[in-house]
Amino acid sequence: MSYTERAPTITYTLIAGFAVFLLFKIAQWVRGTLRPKAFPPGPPIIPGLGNLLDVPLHKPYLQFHKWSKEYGDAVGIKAGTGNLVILNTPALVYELFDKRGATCSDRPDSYVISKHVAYGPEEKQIAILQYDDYYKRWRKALQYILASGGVKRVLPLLEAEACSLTHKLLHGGDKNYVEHLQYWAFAVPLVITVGERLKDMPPEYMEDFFHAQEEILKLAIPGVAPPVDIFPILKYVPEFCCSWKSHARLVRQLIVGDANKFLSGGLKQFKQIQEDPSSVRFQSLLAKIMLDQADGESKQKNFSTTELGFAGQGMVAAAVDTTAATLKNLLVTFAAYPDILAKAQEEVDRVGNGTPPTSDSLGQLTYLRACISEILRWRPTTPSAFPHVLTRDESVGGYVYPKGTMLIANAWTIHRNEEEYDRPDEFIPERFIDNPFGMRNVPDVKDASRRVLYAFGSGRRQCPGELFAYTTISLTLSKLLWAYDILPPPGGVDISVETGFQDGLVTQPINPKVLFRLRDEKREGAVVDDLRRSEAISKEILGDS
Ligand code: HEM
Repeated sequence: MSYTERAPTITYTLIAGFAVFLLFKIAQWVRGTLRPKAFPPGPPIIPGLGNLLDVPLHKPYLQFHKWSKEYGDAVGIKAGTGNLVILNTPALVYELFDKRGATCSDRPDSYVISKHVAYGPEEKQIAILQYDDYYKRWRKALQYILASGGVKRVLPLLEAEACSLTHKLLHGGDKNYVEHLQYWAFAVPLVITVGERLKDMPPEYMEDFFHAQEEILKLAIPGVAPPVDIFPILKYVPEFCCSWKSHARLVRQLIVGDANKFLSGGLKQFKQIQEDPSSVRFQSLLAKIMLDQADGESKQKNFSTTELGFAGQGMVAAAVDTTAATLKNLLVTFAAYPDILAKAQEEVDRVGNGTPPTSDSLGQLTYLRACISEILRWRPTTPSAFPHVLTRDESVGGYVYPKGTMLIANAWTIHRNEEEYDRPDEFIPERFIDNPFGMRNVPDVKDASRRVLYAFGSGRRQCPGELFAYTTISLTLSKLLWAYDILPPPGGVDISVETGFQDGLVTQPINPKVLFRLRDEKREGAVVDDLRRSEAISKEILGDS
């Protein structure tokens, strides 16, 4: 048979082969979207889609809450071929996140981030690292500034930023209050991570950081970001047909820019300390690591400069939006509840005794602390925390959780259990005064399975910045409430979760606007003096760089 006679046969064979391959792939996909055997119960699936049409793109935690009532403690969802289980009780979170932490502490891989944004082998950010030895080294390194000794060490720097925010709101400064608050939220983790004061930086320093945050969030939000992890075939769509690849390139430029800036901040402090160790009394996280590495103190492989820059960027990014959102949530709530605000002000006045409270009196701010716990319970800033991923099959309560399953600790639902909390849908800080857990009954103190709050996640990946966040927020609030009344703007504030709060990775008010009114003229001088005093201390600690 000549070649021309054989050609159609070869073509038909190739087409048939491709069709069989395609059918096989489709069948494999459809099978992957079915519920695995003994998977926790959940809404019925559509073969080929799983529950993709059931998971709302907006405020999914509200739907998760409805499902918890219908399907129980663990709700199994098929996100295409992926498995997702929503954990609705502290006992289940403890069983998986804590007791089985060794196999339940990975993070989901995001194709867009790992292949298009931070794809260099050393471009790693702690919050999305897999749970391995490298991750553990970073987690340990963070203790230097985030464990209680570390937080104590950085208190004067936190106080200086708290005073600076309070001072900026004088004389109608509250018109730009959101901008000032963002500045505060960035300045605090920046100084402890790299040793730079934001006030010494050009305006672009902060603008670039928030630009990067905004753009990376767009890449992470389902519905805005391409669902490449669910439909991997989308990877192959050419760039001229989809905008996300160029968007990811922009995000990369911004993140790399930030990582480089943070690295040079750390390096600057490192060199300053090497030249004259007595010139600086506080070593930032990055400078401390560099000094230890230079001394040969670390027995492990040194972190490279790229690793240091990216870790610094990731650490600051993890702190900024969460802290800013929590403070905004509380301020609009104070504006909505003047009686609660008055109680908190009575406490800061008593503690301050004629001047703004200082970091020395943090331990006496019991009611203010209760307000912070209550806002994190009532409007948890990260209502679904961040997902953990299983590295092997696990069985709990007769159900099987296959390897690779994504797990969500459903803080929203756990914080609203009517059997545990009185009137869980109301904002009542007193519940945390009456009982350290904010619940009707104190759980058995020997029962390690119960956390006070789930807003900071749980297990080996639980937020390392919890103590830091409480400290910086209560210190700042104590000064703000001492100086100002917090009033709703004309038109009022909207504290309904459905209409008043934004969608996204962090929950925060759609309109965070509130008015700050100086409580009386005499307080202005004290605010100015407080700033002067705290600035002098902060300058002494950081040295004149
Ligand atoms: C009120 C403020 C904050 C909230 C609500 C919050 C919440 C969270 C949550 C839910 C997680 C994931 C936990 C998990 O996977 O189980 C997390 C991780 C993390 N947070 Fe926070 N956070 C806050 C403030 C901070 C601050 C101030 C810092 C640092 C100064 C920080 C640093 C981190 C880091 C580095 C991670 C990644 C930990 C890991 O993956 O192992 N956070 N945070």
